[in-house]
Amino acid sequence: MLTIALPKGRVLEELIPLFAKGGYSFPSEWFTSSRKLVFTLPEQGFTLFLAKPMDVPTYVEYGVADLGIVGKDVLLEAAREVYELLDLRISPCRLAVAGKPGAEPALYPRVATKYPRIAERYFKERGQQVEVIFLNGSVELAPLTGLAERIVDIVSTGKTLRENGLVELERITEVTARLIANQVSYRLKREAIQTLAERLGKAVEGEVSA
Ligand SMILES: Nc1ncnc2c1ncn2[C@@H]1O[C@H](COP(=O)(O)OP(=O)(O)OP(=O)(O)O)[C@@H](O)[C@H]1O
Ligand SMILES: O=P(O)(O)OC[C@H]1O[C@H](OP(=O)(O)OP(=O)(O)O)[C@H](O)[C@@H]1O
Repeated sequence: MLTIALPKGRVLEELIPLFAKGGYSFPSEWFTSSRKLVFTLPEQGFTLFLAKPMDVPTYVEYGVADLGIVGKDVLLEAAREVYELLDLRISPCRLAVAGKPGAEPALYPRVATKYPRIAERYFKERGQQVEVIFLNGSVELAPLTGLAERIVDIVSTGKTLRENGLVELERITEVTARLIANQVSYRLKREAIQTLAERLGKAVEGEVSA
């Protein structure tokens, strides 16, 4: 039996059709119209549970889940000891630095973000001194209110930036969802994990499993 930690929210919606393509179908209403967090599927050999995206790497590092699915942004931010097995190529977006257009860069700017670790590392690598301010969401509000000059956040369509009069200034990295594994599970349950990874890999490539 494999235990898989799935992220609630956006990624989950795209995961259900990907799993179906890989030959693992489960009714999406299970996830959408219920408050249940754990689903056991004896026929498929899975237990699935639903966690907050940022918590998925924690469940996987501690071995409570053998596998997890999570955005690369979360993986970089969480910095947990897990193996990254597969790029699922779903939920594409990017991490970027954004701000008001044409603003003079301050010597020691404040940067608001849900991703403090990624932001610290990015500016440190560039030798830029910044003060990173952690926010839980609606990060675009920070430059509008004067809390920070810059933000580090996810950009997908660019609509949120546009509608708030902000512009993308620097691109940090491209982001897609990844399959991750607990390091011990990867050795002890190698066959089951590889079967799942191969099937999902084929689904990513557009080859539908029977
Ligand atoms: N606008 C977006 N378009 C595409 N993918 C996105 C977008 N925003 C986030 N993502 C990807 O989807 C993942 C989950 O995002 P989601 O919005 O479901 O949760 P969250 O807002 O990060 O978490 P929380 O529920 O804790 O607020 C992100 O980690 C990222 O990889
Ligand atoms: O480029 P876009 O297509 O507009 O998408 C980007 C927005 O999506 C995410 O926010 P989310 O909806 O998760 O809300 P949050 O700000 O509360 O995290 C992200 O933080 C951006 O705000």
